[in-house]
Amino acid sequence: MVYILVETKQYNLAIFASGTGSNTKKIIEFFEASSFITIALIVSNKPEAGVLDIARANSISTLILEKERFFKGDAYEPVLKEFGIDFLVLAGFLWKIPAHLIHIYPTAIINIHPALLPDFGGKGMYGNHVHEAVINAKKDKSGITIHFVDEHYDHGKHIFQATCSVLPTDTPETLANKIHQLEHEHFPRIIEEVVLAKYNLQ
Ligand SMILES: Nc1nc2c(c(=O)[nH]1)N[C@@H](CN(C=O)c1ccc(C(=O)N[C@@H](CCC(=O)O)C(=O)O)cc1)CN2
Ligand SMILES: NCC(=O)N[C@@H]1O[C@H](COP(=O)([O-])[O-])[C@@H](O)[C@H]1O
Repeated sequence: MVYILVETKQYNLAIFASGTGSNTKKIIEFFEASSFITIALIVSNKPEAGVLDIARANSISTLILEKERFFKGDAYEPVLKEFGIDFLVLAGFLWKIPAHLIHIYPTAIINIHPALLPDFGGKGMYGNHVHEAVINAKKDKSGITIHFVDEHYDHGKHIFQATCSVLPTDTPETLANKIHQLEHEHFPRIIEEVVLAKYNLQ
C-alpha cells in the first residue's frame, strides 16, 4: 500500500479590533473547523479591550499595538511575519492602517463598516457615531459594507453590502443591534469567500 502525504497550506488570519469583539467571536467560531484558514493572532490598540478576553478564552495569541511603532516604525511587520500572517481582517479597529502595511498586504486587508458606504464613512465615523448620523439624516434604511482596505478610511473597493430598515422609533442602540445581527450573519462567510478566492482554494 502506497500512502501519499498531502500537506494542506493553512492561511493565517490576524483580526484587528479595538472593542468588545462580538464579530471576532463569530469569526473564531466560524473557522474553528476550517481546513484552510486559522485565526492566528488578535491585534488591538486597547489593552483593556474585551476582544482580548475572547482571544485568551480561545487560546489565540494577542498583540497590543503601541502608537509610535505602529505609525512611525515598522508597523509590526516583523511580528506579523513571525506569525505567518497572510491576511488581515479589521473588525471594529479604530486606527488607520498605515500605507506600509497596505503595501505588504495588497488586497489582503478587509474591513467591515456599519453603514452603507459611501455614505456615513470617513474620519470620525465609527461605532454609535455612525448610527447617530444615519438616524439624524432620517434614513429609512442602513446596513453593512465589507470592503478592501486602502490608505484612506472607508474608501476601498466594496465586496459586499446588506441592508436593514431604520424605523422612526430606532435609537443608535437599537440600530446597532440590527447592524450587529447583519455583521454576525455575513462577515465570517465573506471573509472565507475572499480568502479562498485570493488563494484559488474554491
Ligand atoms: N487605511 C485604513 N485603515 C482603516 C480603515 C480603512 O478603510 N482604511 N477602516 C477603519 C475602520 N473604520 C471604519 O470602518 C474607521 C475606524 C476609525 C475611524 C476614526 O475616525 N478613528 C479616529 C480615532 C478613534 C480612536 O482612536 O478611538 C481617528 O482616526 O481620529 C474611522 C473609520 C480601520 N482602519
Ligand atoms: N468604522 C469602524 C466601525 O465602526 N466598526 C464597527 O465596530 C463594531 C465592532 O463591534 P464588535 O467589537 O462587537 O465586533 C462593528 O459594528 C463594526 O462594524
